[in-house]
Amino acid sequence: MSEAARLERGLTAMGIDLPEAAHEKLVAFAALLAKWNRVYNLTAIRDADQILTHHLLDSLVVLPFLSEVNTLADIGSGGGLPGIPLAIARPDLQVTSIETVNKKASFQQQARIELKLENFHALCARVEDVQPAQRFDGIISRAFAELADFVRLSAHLLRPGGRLYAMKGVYPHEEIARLPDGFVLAEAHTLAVPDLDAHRHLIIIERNGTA
Ligand SMILES: C[S@@+](CC[C@H](N)C(=O)[O-])C[C@H]1O[C@@H](n2cnc3c(N)ncnc32)[C@H](O)[C@@H]1O
Repeated sequence: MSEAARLERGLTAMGIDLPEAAHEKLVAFAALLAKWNRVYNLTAIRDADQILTHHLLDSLVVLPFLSEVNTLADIGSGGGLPGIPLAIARPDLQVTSIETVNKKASFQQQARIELKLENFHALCARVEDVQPAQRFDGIISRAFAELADFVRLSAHLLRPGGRLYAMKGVYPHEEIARLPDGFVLAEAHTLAVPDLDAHRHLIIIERNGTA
């Protein structure tokens, strides 16, 4: 089965309907990531099939939970995950990606140019050093840090009433118990990604009014 067909099958299984142009950009992004990975070692996953499931579908599975979010920061985004697939799927979503390693941020910048992603911006910086002109509706991360560190390092980027979205593998009971004062668990969702054996979890955190 072609990559495009596998992508379509996976999106359908997740109940996500995207225009044909988005499918084409997602396949092009997977190819670009595989190509750069051969030289720059951006992510441990190299196989094109695995990029599709472990990176693209795994990034897009959170899409239904971001419908209220118009501006999103992706922290520790590595090869642009989940930020680039989300920006492709939602051209109305402004995505700012923050990644401290230069070669990874450079890859993201190249993807922005080649895929014409006008709603995606890559910053090469440590998240704790970033002082944005405008704070974000949502802050997301996948495989970045334990929840308490994610919140402590990036909460200054969050607008009042905004939410943090942590994409986790195993349900992080102990990390939730260690959330910093002023932040609480708002929602937790168990998610299934086609062709991935284990379930994934989306942990949504918000201020409790004192932070
Ligand atoms: C395990 S990788 C995850 C990459 C990507 N989110 C993914 O799911 O494939 C974590 C990334 O966080 C970046 N990182 C670590 N500390 C950071 C910081 N303080 N600010 C921004 N990025 C950071 C690392 O360079 C690395 O690329």
